[in-house]
Amino acid sequence: MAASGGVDGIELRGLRKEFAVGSGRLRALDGVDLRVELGSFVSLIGPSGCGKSTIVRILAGLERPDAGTATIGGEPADAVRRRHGLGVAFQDAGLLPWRTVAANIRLPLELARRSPEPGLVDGLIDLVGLTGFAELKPAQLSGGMRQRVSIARALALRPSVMLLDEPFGALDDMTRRRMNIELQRIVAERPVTTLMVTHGISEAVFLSDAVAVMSPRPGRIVELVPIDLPRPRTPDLLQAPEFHHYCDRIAELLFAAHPQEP
Ligand SMILES: Nc1ncnc2c1ncn2[C@@H]1O[C@H](COP(=O)(O)OP(=O)(O)OP(=O)(O)O)[C@@H](O)[C@H]1O
Repeated sequence: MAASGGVDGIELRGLRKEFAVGSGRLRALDGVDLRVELGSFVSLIGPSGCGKSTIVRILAGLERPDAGTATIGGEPADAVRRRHGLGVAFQDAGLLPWRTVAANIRLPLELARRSPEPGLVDGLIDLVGLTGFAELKPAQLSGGMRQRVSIARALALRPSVMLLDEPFGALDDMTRRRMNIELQRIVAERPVTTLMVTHGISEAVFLSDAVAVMSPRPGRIVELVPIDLPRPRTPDLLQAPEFHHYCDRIAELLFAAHPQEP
């Protein structure tokens, strides 16, 4: 347990968030409770607009909740962000087009005014499978390669927590599957507590130790489904009955929560 009494991983307690819309208020989140154990990989899945990105933005310190707490290792998420303890990657890889792969990965270190230990950037480039591409610019890369750079950049400051918001949402199916296997390998080699937003049920089951299923807006977690499948998970798992059992269970929860949008 962390010194201040929270859990070691991510803990969300009673999160509520409202946005001003016109003259009214839109309640995006209400009573979100979630625990992501230290070192585990949890996916957040739910109907469109249920507040998944809002949760990520609160954890990343980009939004403040109206009620409740978001802590990492017992510390307010905002404080963890300020000391660069968080790595974040979004659907849009958000790379600077004029910088090379290596220079994009180095960026968080520069912003944090830290000089990279020798070999750190090259090590990250190898880790995400981009050996030999260090001097290319983002326009010269495929979508999957750009997401690899984005993940390497998220890991540059050796964060305790990585937040991924639909990292593979813009990729074609084949590339996405390949990236799922790659992401599993990356977090096995470089363990980091990870919360990933996704719309993909099979992606969530394949990668996660647990899948948090959300209700429609105002979002809350309706169930945390532990995924008890051995690792490393390989593509044959996609055919296995136990894999489909988990996918069906999650689809059922999503459908029960939001029958109009299966
Ligand atoms: N800055 C904002 N101002 C007003 N409303 C907002 C703002 N940010 C989010 N919302 C609203 O809050 C709700 C939750 O948005 P959010 O982006 O978190 O949902 P989501 O589950 O990530 O959606 P999707 O799956 O479609 O990406 C939506 O109705 C959205 O329109």
